[in-house]
Amino acid sequence: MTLPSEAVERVREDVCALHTELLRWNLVTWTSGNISARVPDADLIVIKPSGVTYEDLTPESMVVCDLDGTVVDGRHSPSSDTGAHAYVYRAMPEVGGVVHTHSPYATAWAARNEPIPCALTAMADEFGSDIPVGPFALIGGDEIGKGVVSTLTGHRSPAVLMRSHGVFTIGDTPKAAVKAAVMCEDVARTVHLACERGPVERLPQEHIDALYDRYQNAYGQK
Ligand SMILES: O=C(CO)[C@@H](O)[C@H](O)COP(=O)(O)O
Repeated sequence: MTLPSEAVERVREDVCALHTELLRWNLVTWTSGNISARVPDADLIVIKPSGVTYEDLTPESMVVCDLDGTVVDGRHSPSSDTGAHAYVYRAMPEVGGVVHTHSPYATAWAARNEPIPCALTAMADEFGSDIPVGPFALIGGDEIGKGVVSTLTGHRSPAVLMRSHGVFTIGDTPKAAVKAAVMCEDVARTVHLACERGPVERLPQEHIDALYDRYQNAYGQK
């Protein structure tokens, strides 16, 4: 297969750099977690190598796979979650990036099999709903991907708490998926702290809808 080498190099650099954001926001420990991105206009993805410490990641160490998760270029074995990421890209053509973390507060909700209730304006802005829990699935193969897709299809939330495992987020770009992972941990922590002080009420649906609409369509620089 002839690779679109300039596009692949750009995505390798982008995916490598984004992994530093997982460290910066304390979303990962040791070698846990991974990011992938779709190569524009090609049936290819770029993903983290498996079990390589974050400090040792380089653009060259990123692994290029096809949409079945088969390695087409790279010196390393790809992430153990490659089958899951590849399944998401096959099933959701609008997705350009996928992120997986074990960020502690969000993963605590996943361990309890509890969705995070949409009880904050920041949560309504970004997620437009509760953050759902997806089914338990063993690591390897595409079972995790199936759970991510079945939970997030038709859902506003770009984040799913995979039961007893951790967070998977999607975005139209890998940066958007990283942002969703950062925001997921932030709201998981705040709602957890609130729950420690007593019952927490979900926002009324009409307020969630209004907040989501404003943030998605009017917030920031247009
Ligand atoms: O939880 C898992 C496996 O789903 C991962 O987060 C691993 O902890 C990191 O795996 P590699 O991406 O390094 O293979």
